[in-house]
Amino acid sequence: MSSSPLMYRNDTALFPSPPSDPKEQPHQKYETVATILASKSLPKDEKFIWPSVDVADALKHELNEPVIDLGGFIRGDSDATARAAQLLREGCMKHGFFQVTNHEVNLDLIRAAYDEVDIIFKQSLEKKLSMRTEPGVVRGYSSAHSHRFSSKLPWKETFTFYYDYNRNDSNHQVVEFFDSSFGEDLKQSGSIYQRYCDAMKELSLVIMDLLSISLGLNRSFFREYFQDGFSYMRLNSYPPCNSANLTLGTGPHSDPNSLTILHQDQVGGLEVLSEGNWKSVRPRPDALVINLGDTFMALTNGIYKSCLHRALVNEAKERRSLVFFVNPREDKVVRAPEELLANGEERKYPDFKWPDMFEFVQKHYRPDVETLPSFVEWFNSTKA
Ligand SMILES: C=C1C[C@]23C[C@H]1CC[C@H]2[C@]1(C)CCC[C@@](C)(C(=O)O)[C@H]1[C@@H]3C(=O)O
Ligand SMILES: O=C(O)CCC(=O)C(=O)O
Ligand SMILES: [Fe+2]
Repeated sequence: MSSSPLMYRNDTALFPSPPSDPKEQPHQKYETVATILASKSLPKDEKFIWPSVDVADALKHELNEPVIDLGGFIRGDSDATARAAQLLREGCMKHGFFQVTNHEVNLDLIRAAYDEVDIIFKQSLEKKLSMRTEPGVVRGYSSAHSHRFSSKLPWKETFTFYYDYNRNDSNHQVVEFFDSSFGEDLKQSGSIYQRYCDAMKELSLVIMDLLSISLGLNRSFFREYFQDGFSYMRLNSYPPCNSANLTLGTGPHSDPNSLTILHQDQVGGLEVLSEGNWKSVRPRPDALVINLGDTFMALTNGIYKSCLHRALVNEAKERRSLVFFVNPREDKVVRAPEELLANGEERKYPDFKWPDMFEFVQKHYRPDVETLPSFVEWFNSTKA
């Protein structure tokens, strides 16, 4: 690991963050943070305490938006498709968020995915640390992102792995990753997440069809763009915390990627910024949450918004979520199609590729509610 710290522009965070004790090794810092998370008790030092503006208004309002029933659209019913496209358009223009039911992802598979979350995070710290993320890479285990940030640490453990749309099912890429990382111990986890990611890929392309229709584009427009994409699958575990109102599981941000398909367990804690207020998303076991990300906002020239959201932690219960982040293939240019430019309108964003955004959020900027404008400024001054 390099010893030269790299400053994030919008944070006091360092990359890698400096050890509090110069003799402390990186794995010791991880152990300290993991022990804090497991203790359920917020320490007096300020690392986990978030500014009041970020934690404000928790659980004050509930988001009350129609959930989109995908059943009719998937069956090819034209009235149901028109209704679904209209609801989707409204949600994406307003806050870049909607929920879907009848999505054809098996609910038993979702339940099984949570059982594996429990198994993975209950492994010994030593085992988890053997899979810890390396700087500049999102794959692997992270405890409060303490290897990257030194302040506003998120009260969570995450485990992330890749899913490449170009490798067909017979390649069993997720199974292979779990086998090579954990050996026999987590064989079942690998096969469950392989099936989960296969289902997410299918659903992401169905949603791309509906997004294309809702924007008046050829139905296959976004399917063709994303069908050879590359996703990250992330498992989140938010342990209980005795001072849950002072910290956050995930701070206010938009996802830098294109589309996110999220399932939260029944504890609740996901909030969306809508019409200037934080609104909680009531958990539904049968619904999947869809967030548009910054890259998709750029692809629509800003017609559709990226969703601003955050995740609270609970005083008493662990909260878990399953998150599938969709990206285009690395050589695809992110550029809004002509059809989305109103008469003579200029493109609001420079042409870029996903690896540009990825570099920005891994090396220069910690994702927050200003990621896209900050990215554009950085890109124009360094890459354009
Ligand atoms: C490219 C990525 C960076 C993050 C993981 C993927 C997609 C979403 C990003 C993230 C989840 C947005 C919130 C902040 C973040 C630091 C986190 O809390 O995990 C982000 C991820 C990351 O940088 O690892
Ligand atoms: O856990 C959640 O509900 C939200 C997580 C999230 O926003 C993220 O991982 O990007
Ligand atoms: Fe997010």
